Amino acid sequence: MELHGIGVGQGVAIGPVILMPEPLPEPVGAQSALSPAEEGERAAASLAAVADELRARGERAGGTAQEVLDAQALMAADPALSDDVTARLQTGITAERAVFEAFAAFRELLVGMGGYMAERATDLDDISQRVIADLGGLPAPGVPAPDHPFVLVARDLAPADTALLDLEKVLALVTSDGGPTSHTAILARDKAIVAIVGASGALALHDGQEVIVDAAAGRVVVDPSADEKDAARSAIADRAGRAEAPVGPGRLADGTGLPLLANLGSAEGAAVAIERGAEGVGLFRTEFLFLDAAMAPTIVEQQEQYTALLAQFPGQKVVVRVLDAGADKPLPFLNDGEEENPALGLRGLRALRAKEDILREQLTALANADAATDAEVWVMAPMVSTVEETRYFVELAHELGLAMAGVMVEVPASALLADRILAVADFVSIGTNDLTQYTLAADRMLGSVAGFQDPWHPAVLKLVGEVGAAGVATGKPVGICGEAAADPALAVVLVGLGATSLSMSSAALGDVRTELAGVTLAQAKELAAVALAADGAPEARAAVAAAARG
Ligand SMILES: C=C(OP(=O)(O)O)C(=O)O
Ligand SMILES: [Mg+2]
Repeated sequence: MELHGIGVGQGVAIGPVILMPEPLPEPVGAQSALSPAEEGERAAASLAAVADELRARGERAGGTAQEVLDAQALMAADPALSDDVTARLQTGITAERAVFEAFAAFRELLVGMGGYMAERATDLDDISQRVIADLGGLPAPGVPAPDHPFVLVARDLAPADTALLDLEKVLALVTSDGGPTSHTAILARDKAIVAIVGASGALALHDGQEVIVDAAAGRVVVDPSADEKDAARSAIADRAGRAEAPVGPGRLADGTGLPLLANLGSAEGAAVAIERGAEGVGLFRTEFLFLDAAMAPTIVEQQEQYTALLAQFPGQKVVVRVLDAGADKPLPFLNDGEEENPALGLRGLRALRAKEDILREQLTALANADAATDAEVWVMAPMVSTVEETRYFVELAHELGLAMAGVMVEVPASALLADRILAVADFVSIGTNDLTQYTLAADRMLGSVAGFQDPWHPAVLKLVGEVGAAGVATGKPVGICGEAAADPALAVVLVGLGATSLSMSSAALGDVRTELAGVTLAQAKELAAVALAADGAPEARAAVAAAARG
């Protein structure tokens, strides 16, 4: 049997499935058939079991993970909490309900304290879910942590879950929901996890079932034959061999330099990017640093994080994007209103402008980190749709001491007026993920419309061409930092449309470098014309493949 979805990257993996448990529903406030004392014993036993399990997991993990898990174990064993559970049981409710209520009350207390304490609220939610699961004899929620490597199968993952995946254990990730540019997919690409998203039917798989996950083919082979397993193992070995190939700067066959940069979400990814030959950073997604934060990070906290990254790129360009909060990456301190359509709401620069203090603090922290290091810092704003917004951001960044200020082109309006945007901005960078979402009117989070989320669509390419032409006319840089740059054949087309640099997850650098080295600028322009003349995305892909074969 096979399942089909959208592959992230080109990797292959093989291993046993483990399904991510669904989150538990809130326990109902029903009266228990047991006495308060009996329910009290159940609650105490489950609290102790969860504390023991967390400590044991910490011992196995070691390092920072052990510190975090030990602190969680202490929370589970907190006498104030168990006293509160006992008090609530006196009204005759179940242990599940009493645990739920006691943890919720404690959570509110922590959030009220603010700062570090407030950030522990999510840890508390996790423990509460674990205890309630234990009481019902159900598997613990959250990413499973077995002792062996596995293929994680889930409906979708929260960005925080994806960011914390243990790469020693998670061989591959398969989700039934989510499109190719959802943040689950982006983080998977960033961490070089073999992944397939939008694989409908994946939730019918069961624990222990063996699968081959072939991201390049977008295919999950269930219960593979011996031959299929041999072929998968040799594909894994081939790919490992290619990753060892020597690296150099991005260059076309005619010698035209085409800098290849890395997309990063934290300073930790820098070493791998440098090892794979990244010539700098084309997109540093700062919001990934603060996904769990209940409060806005301070200038000092931010400065530390930015300095840690910049210090690793002396003399090289690092394009930092200010917080892109909203839609699929809400940050509680920037997005506090309910929105029907968050992708069309107060997102990116719009949200920052509504809380200008946070934007000013971020730019100040960046300017300080810039002054403290030798990297060449460029700063840009996400989700910009007007020339007026561009002028606002560029003037503010210059005022706060950042010399190179630009905007992302992610909305068709900005692409169509790129000449006027570039008259104001020092540079632009095209975010093809959002540009595709907004051009095709297809939510990048929805598996059901993932087929529309294809940057090969000639309408998207036409908009990229508008921006490329504006770059040539103004002599200003036009980067690409969406996932499209990581597709080797599409990268050639984007260069033909006028991109002057490409930024991608480190895992894709090798494949894109090799592809670019095989074409001249004139050939890239011809292939771009072929793609633009197609009726749709599949036709553009096929026509370019045929033309490239000659
Ligand atoms: C690079 C982009 O930004 P993000 O994926 O973080 O929204 C994009 O939209 O292409
Ligand atoms: Mg975007």
